[in-house]
Amino acid sequence: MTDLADRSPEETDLTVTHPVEAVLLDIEGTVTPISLVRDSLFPYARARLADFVAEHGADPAVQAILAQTRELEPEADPVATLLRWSDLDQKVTPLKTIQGLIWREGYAAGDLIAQFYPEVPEALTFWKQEGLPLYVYSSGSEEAQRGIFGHSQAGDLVPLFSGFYDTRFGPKRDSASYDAIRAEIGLPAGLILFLSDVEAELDAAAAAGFRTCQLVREADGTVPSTRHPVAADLHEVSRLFTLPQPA
Ligand SMILES: CSCCC(=O)C(=O)COP(=O)(O)O
Ligand SMILES: [Mg+2]
Repeated sequence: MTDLADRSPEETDLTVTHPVEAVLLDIEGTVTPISLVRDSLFPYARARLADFVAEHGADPAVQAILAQTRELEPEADPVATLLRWSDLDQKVTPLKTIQGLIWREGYAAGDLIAQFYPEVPEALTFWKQEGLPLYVYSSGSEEAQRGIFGHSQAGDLVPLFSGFYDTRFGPKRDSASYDAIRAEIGLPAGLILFLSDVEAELDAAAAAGFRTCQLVREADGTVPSTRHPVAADLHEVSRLFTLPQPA
């Protein structure tokens, strides 16, 4: 393995010669229904946003969010900007950061529960038990990622993961983001499998040399890709890529 770490995918076609050695997962539409984020998490954060800023305005983390918001939209009130970004589902770091903080309170208050697709907790647990390192790359902040995986229907899934990557690594449709994540993971891109429902994200990951698979979730109405392998659930991913699966 180590001798491969210095080689580029062009030097050796890892997708043919080597099994997948790590999995990088998107969240919305891949391991959770889109409706969880669109109809539950986003409206919850939007409804709480102004009060949250009023209550936590002295907190340095909130001050930093407001300062970053003002930098991006200097003329506008930062709370109004955050609300507008929320309405437009903008993947902007200050919005994603404050959403993560609001959801943390929501989980702690028992207002929120994260319902993953049914096979997800068992499949991820099995992959991890069998020695496959797991990582997350989502537009949701690291805090939000820890929150959602920490409050699944099967309990706390956070210990299954070796790293959480968010918009601080760049936009998900930009191949440079995957280069940065690959460098953090420390494996050749050709040994890392990226799972997402969004074809443009898979295209960006593939351009960076990752292996890719699209999750086509019937409930989300995902349009199947013609450029990437497709799977209906994580069990099918296991079969397609010869990953560990329960007997
Ligand atoms: C951490 S759950 C909320 C996900 C989120 O905020 C979002 O914008 C969806 O992003 P993803 O990259 O998971 O599709
Ligand atoms: Mg997604």
